[in-house]
Amino acid sequence: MYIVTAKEMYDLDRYAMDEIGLDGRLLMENAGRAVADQIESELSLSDGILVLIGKGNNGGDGFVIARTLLQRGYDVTAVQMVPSSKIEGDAAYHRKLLLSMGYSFVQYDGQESLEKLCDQNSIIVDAMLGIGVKGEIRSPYREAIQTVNASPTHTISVDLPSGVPADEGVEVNQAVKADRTVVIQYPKLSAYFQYTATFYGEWKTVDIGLPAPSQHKRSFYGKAQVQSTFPTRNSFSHKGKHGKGLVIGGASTMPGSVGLTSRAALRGGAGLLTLATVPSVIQALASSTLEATYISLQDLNGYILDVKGLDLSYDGIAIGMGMGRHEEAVQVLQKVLQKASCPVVIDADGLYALEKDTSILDDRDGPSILTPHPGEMAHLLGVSIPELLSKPFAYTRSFAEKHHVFIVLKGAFTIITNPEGEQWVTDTGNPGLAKGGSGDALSGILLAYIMQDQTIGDALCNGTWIHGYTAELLTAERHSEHDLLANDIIEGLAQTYRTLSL
Ligand SMILES: NC(=O)C1=CN([C@@H]2O[C@H](COP(=O)(O)OP(=O)(O)OC[C@H]3O[C@@H](n4cnc5c(N)ncnc54)[C@H](O)[C@@H]3O)[C@@H](O)[C@H]2O)[C@@H](O)CC1
Ligand SMILES: [K+]
Repeated sequence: MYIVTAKEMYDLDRYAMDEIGLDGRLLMENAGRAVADQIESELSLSDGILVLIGKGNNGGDGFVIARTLLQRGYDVTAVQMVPSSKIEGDAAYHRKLLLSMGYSFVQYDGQESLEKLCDQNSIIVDAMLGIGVKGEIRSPYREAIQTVNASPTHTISVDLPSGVPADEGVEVNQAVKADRTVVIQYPKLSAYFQYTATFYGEWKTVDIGLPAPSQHKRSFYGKAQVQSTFPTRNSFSHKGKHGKGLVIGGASTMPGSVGLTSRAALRGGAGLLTLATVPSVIQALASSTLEATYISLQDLNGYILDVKGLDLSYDGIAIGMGMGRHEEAVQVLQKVLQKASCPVVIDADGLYALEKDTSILDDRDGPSILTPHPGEMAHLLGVSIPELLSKPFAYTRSFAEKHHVFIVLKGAFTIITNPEGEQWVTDTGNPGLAKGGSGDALSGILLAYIMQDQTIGDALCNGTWIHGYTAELLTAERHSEHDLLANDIIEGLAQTYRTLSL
């Protein structure tokens, strides 16, 4: 499922009309009918429906919704928010159609009467503002949004909750807090965006017959994509086929994180796994992580001093977990990135070391994969966390394109970006993952997947999706978000694979 900006949606609309010859009035009919079908699934004939109709094409959809539900026998009150003279184009056509069929609407005449209408009806359909919203919300929408939000009546928004912009980087000053949103054709960026997603309530898309964008820029990555791209292991598989992975990290005070990464890589399906770390970490882990092999690195005060002589001919490497923020960590990372030609996952203290000099990414032979949380990404970019979170898609894309890297920006919506700037969003997971160690487990899963038979982009999407889905499965059954630990996720992978028949 594609995710679009307002401009991309308008471009598609124009293409459909100018190149394909789809009439705009037909698209509006399709949109209104599809939304009406969705709304109808929640209705009984005795329900009163209030449709709030704005000036633009979102309002045009509203006219179609009102007419369709009236024709089907529902008790509909349509309120036109602006004077008739202001309604133009396709919306004016559908306004006329409503009247020609013998139905009528009422003209908005202030907050007080709207309040009454909201209370008298069982459902409010918000078709006031769509993707054309710009700047501070003006009258009469400002007051109408306040009234809708103050009313307990169930609210369904059309395309977007009125006042919510389609794009990132735009502040929401006032918007409808919808219970549900019926999104037209493709979800807009703001549906996947921390500050605006909550306005949508539960949402669903409806197809109105628009073509797919000609170029893939962004899309949602869900269960169907995981099931169609996840590699199978056939009966002739041998351990070498599934990848020889190397984990580099750990310090005497932080043995756990590389342990989690290694075990997650093994449970994730890595064929062979080697952990290169300081001697004390090997002592701490050797008896619990039996399937791994170990390489002892030179240490200084419990930290990795050097990777001199370390063979880097693996199928994939993960570096940085629990490595520490000592001075030598920077050289350790640099040497690995320069010498290794395989894909390298850089996480945690590896990202901290990278901040000192991001140019080391630029002339690598193999792919680099960065797995930051917003704090780490903000540091790499040299911006504040709120600034990053106001435009997470744009910021990560510019960094990925500039340094030619893959980025997995972790969050409630994880954004995966490839070096060409294409993006995918996964939405699995829950607050149970907001704990130390869950990032280490994710790095291990990603390391395992990038060594399997799938593209790196799919491997990263599959890994983040499965990591989050496992948390959801576990908290639905034997765990809660309070007690869930990274190790539970690793052990829970078995259940995910079996549930999904992977
Ligand atoms: N492919 C498409 O693009 C389609 C779009 N459709 C609908 O059309 C909508 C987009 O239509 P429009 O471009 O007319 O945009 P809107 O319906 O969002 O309306 C924009 C108008 O609202 C007013 N407005 C904007 N910002 C405001 C503010 N801050 N305060 C007060 N008034 C403000 C302005 O008068 C502006 O002209 C979509 O969201 C969707 O619902 C559908 O009808 C079918 C196809
Ligand atoms: K709307």
